[in-house]
Amino acid sequence: MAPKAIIAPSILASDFGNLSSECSNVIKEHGADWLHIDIMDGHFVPNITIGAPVVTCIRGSVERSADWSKGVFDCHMMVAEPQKWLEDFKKAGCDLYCFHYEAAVTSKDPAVSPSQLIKNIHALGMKAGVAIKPDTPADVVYPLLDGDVEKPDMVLVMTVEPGFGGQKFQARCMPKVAALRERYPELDIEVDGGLGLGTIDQAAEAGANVIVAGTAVFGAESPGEVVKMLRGTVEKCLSK
Ligand SMILES: O=C(CO)[C@@H](O)[C@H](O)COP(=O)(O)O
Ligand SMILES: [Fe+2]
Repeated sequence: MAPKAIIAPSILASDFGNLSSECSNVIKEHGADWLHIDIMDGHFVPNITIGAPVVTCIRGSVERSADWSKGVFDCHMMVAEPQKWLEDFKKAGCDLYCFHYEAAVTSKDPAVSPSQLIKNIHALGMKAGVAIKPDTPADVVYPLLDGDVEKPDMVLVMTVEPGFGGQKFQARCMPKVAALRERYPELDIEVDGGLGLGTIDQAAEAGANVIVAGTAVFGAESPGEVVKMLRGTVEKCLSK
């Protein structure tokens, strides 16, 4: 199936004092598709955010549509031991569990490989994403996407060093997006970090279709206008 434009605001830039309503409004009122939920453990990245109990709370006010087009909880797991949190996040309402390739290959648990993690994620009924940091080459995910192994449903190409919102978009990551799009025309390719009206052209032209935007959406005077413009740019590039 041809990829669709998916706008996934990062809730890291929302008002955590009103988290449930922020999450529900960004979808229902401002027209976003998914929620990008950044999970940081203070080990894989030098910052901590939220855990499964908070995800459970927001799940109470945001439903996922049956066709997975709206309200998908896209959990970006910036954690050193991705295998450790699978059941907790499934129970909390995670739909797409996106682990970092770098964490999986250096995990303390020798039984955990990226392909085993993908199998375990699928066995729990979640979709699987694999994220790569700016310095990790795109070709590390090729063996996961080729051949007979269980494949990831999405690849996340980080456009900042993971750990903090509000950083500057790194255009040097765009050739990785372009290489992935050329090789995998139907793959969901997500970009994350510094995306907004000034950088969306580069990401969309390279072939990204899942756009994470935290500051650009939650910090906007008219979040709905920003969501609409991001979507318009991605749709224009996808239809070329
Ligand atoms: O994963 C991360 C940061 O580690 C991101 O999801 C950011 O939180 C996106 O925020 P903006 O750069 O869009 O403000
Ligand atoms: Fe993220």
